[in-house]
Amino acid sequence: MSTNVLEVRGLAARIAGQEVVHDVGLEVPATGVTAVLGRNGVGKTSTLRAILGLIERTGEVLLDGHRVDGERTERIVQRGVGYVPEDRDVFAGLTVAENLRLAERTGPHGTTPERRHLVEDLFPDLVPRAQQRAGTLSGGQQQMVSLARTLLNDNRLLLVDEPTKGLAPRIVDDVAAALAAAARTVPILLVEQNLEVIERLAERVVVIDAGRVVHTGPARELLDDPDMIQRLLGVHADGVGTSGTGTSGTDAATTAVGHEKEGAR
Ligand SMILES: Nc1ncnc2c1ncn2[C@@H]1O[C@H](COP(=O)(O)OP(=O)(O)OP(=O)(O)O)[C@@H](O)[C@H]1O
Repeated sequence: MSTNVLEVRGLAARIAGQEVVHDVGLEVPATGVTAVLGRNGVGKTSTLRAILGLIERTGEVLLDGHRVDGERTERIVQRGVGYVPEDRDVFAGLTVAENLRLAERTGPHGTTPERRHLVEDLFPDLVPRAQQRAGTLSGGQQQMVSLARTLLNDNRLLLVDEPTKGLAPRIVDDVAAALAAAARTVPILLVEQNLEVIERLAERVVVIDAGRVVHTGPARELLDDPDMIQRLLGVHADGVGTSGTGTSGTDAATTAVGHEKEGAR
């Protein structure tokens, strides 16, 4: 039996007939955070969507050693894959409680009272806001709702796309803390541009460039090597890989891959 919860081999994906992911192979072990990095537009989001079967794809996708690349999205989700999309996708007109209730599932990976308690423990800020419309929440709080929805179910794996994008540094910290807590309960494949968040959360990194995996390895190895960061991601890495503890706060310079791309090229 495979020890990886997810294995992807030779994944290619198309949007509107055009191939945007050419050859992605990656593995997600059964614990911890595996981060996907890369410059803007290299195919990170498309890789997650292809794994879920949301866009046309070829190649192999194995969940718990079982091929799922021939299956429809809803079947893959039923097998225990939670997705937190980049745009968060909360129902703005519904309350927080309604958003959460809509996410509850039955079946083998479904919601249990324990999962509801876990979500309350992980997201205490949402409890007093249960009757507030989700559209009136801050970006960070909406991110929490989106993450909470996936944690209500007993998922095998979470796919989380740029959860800190566009958030203020203090809120980035909150979201990172929630993700760290979530990662203690379920493995996460995380697309993230903020190298400090990577440093805090990820054990492993997969770097994608032009639709292909160009590097896989321990997060520490990448973060400790400014030349490698510059070469693979096109950013200067001052302030990353120097704290040693992996718990750097909001003071240190944030190094966001996409943001410095243009200037660094
Ligand atoms: N709906 C779409 N229609 C046409 N092309 C698309 C669409 N969505 C993405 N693409 C193209 O697919 C390629 C990969 O995009 P994708 O969003 O997967 O990259 P990404 O690495 O996640 O980028 P970012 O970091 O900017 O979110 C890009 O060239 C993009 O322009």
